[in-house]
Amino acid sequence: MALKDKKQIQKNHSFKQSFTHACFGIYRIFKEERNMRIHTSIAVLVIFVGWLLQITSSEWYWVMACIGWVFVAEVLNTIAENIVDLVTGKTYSELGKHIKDMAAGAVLISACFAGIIGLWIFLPKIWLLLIH
Ligand SMILES: Nc1ncnc2c1ncn2[C@@H]1O[C@H](COP(=O)(O)OP(=O)(O)OP(=O)(O)O)[C@@H](O)[C@H]1O
Repeated sequence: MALKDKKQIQKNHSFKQSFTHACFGIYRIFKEERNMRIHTSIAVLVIFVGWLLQITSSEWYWVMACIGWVFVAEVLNTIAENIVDLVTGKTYSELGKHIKDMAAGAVLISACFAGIIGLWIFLPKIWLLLIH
């Protein structure tokens, strides 16, 4: 069983093992990154509101794409943070700070664009509900 091979450093030898390690990576991100849990809560809320407002299939496409790219940006941010911690040994490094700040900036940019697209889709529908 892949997760029991705690000291494995050789390549995965089956799809199941690759999949298990990938799932473990996702689990660690959820466990360690508060922001990932916040993104997930927002994603669940957005999906619920999308279902309530019966958005169209092309709007679902944009909503799911936005959710996906914010998640991927957060995963890449976490990878950058871990690499900086690994390389610096958690000691202060000006370059390490720049890398972490830039990675966090990438998440912020993706979240802002996702927010704009979300408002674009949902605001007119909410507005219509409010005025009727
Ligand atoms: N080794 C370091 N050297 C210099 N600055 C650092 C270092 N580690 C962290 N920092 C600074 O502290 C901030 C927070 O770092 P941390 O690793 O806690 O990220 P985080 O709180 O998990 O970030 P995020 O909220 O983006 O997930 C970084 O954005 C950076 O400015």
